[in-house]
Amino acid sequence: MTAQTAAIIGGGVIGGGWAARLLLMGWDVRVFDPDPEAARKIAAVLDNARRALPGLSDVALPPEGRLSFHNTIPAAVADVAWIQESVPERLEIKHKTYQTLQEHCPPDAVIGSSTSGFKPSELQNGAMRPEQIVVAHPFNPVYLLPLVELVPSPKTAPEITQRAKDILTSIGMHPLHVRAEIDAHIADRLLEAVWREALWLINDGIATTEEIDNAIRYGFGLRWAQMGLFETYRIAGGEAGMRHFIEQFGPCLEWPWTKLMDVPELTDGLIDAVADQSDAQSGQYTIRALERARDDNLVSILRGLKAQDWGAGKLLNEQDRRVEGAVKLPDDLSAPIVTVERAVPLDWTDYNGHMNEARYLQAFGDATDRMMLLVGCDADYIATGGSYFTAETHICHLDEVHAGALIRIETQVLHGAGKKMHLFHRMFTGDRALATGEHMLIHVSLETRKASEPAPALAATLAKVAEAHAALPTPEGAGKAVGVRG
Ligand SMILES: NC(=O)C1=CN([C@@H]2O[C@H](COP(=O)(O)OP(=O)(O)OC[C@H]3O[C@@H](n4cnc5c(N)ncnc54)[C@H](O)[C@@H]3O)[C@@H](O)[C@H]2O)C=CC1
Ligand SMILES: C[N+](C)(C)CC(=O)CC(=O)[O-]
Repeated sequence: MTAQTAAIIGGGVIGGGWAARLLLMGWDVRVFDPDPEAARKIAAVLDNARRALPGLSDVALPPEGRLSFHNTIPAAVADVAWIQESVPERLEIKHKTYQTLQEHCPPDAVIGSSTSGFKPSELQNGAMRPEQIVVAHPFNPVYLLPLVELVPSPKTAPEITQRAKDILTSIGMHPLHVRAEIDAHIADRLLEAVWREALWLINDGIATTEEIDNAIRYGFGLRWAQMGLFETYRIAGGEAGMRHFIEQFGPCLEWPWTKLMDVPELTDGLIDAVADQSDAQSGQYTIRALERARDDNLVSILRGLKAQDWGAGKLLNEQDRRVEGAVKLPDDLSAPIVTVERAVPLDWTDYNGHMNEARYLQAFGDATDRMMLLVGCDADYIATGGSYFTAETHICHLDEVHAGALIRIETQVLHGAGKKMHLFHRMFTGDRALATGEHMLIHVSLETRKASEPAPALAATLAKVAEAHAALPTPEGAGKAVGVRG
């Protein structure tokens, strides 16, 4: 991915999140925000994002882009490819912002608006070039949640919508093309319905903020994260599926179970009840502490979905493949081969605040998998019935490493002939050595589950690497038994 430049107009909760995602995906970012505290606030969001986002990826992200702050809109928007407007949700502020920025920005730049509820045609009213404006509505935290509702109006140029889709996909987001513009798009309509009903439950003294949150997080919230509403209800209909579900629960709509047709009046009493209950529920935490807890949980959920290759996890796997490009054995075999390059994920750290010992084995296991792939033991080969099993492993821990740090594993083939593949992995962060892992693998037949000779092509590739690596010095620690160092 080549470095491109984006302008963020309004660097609050959402603008800060956009800035963090773009920077960590390699974009240069220019910010305009009249708030003198904007730089400090964005630095705090960026700290959280650096801790959480890179580790979502199983491959290294591009180098972080450059962040700069500008005192005027013209200085921020000159020569940029993307402008994300995230000023307060007030139409007159948004209109004024478009007027200034369109006088100074490239006419082919995408102008995305973070608006939660305005239709693109409302934003475009009075604009110099309405065709340049599209709603790009993200979800908080923008650096972790992939959804962005992309809403063009009939006046938005199709090439702007297409470019917006391409750029959003390239920074790991899922652009959901909302084909008809409506107030609050798709997701905020749904959120608003739940929010309204929750306010009624408090207004009527039925439940507290905490009880409502528990009703969500112990139950359907977990289902929604992976299957949404319709797939979940399809299963709830049993073997007869959706038709049976509607037959059984359709009448409830008319009883009715909800009060959605009415909006609760936001009286002082209701506001006090919601705010006081929320303080009682979570007032012992700072907002920054809650943000970190939220990010830790989201990273764990997203990485779990990645392992299942499902929903948002599938999207993350696709993004990894895009960022990584083609995987092949290097032409130059005169040095150990880089088999892993990635950031330490939040869920790899433990009660000691550093990467847990089990994750060293996981990272070395990933390095071994990559080495197998590079010598030709790929999915097609494994489907023919041959593979490698690890027979012995020896890990030396040399130094600690923390969440978000970039780790690199370099692999040397110590022996690669017949049934044996003997690997030596060294793990680094920058120049600092973190661990070594020595692994003996045996080629097996997946049918007999016993040692077997590898296919000739695989054996030849492995032998070529082993021969080249034989010229390298024997790594310090190779063949060492467990003992006290020093
Ligand atoms: N907070 C949320 O959960 C979400 C908000 N949004 C949308 O994002 C937009 C921004 O909302 P937030 O970030 O929550 O608000 P915010 O209040 O956190 O940030 C707004 C920022 O805009 C700055 N600002 C004010 N006037 C400005 C101007 N004329 N030019 C440039 N900057 C200006 C403020 O100093 C502030 O830093 C809104 O349209 C909102 O609907 C979208 C998704 C979620
Ligand atoms: C409350 N909200 C309408 C500003 C929410 C959003 O727009 C999206 C989100 O992050 O929930």
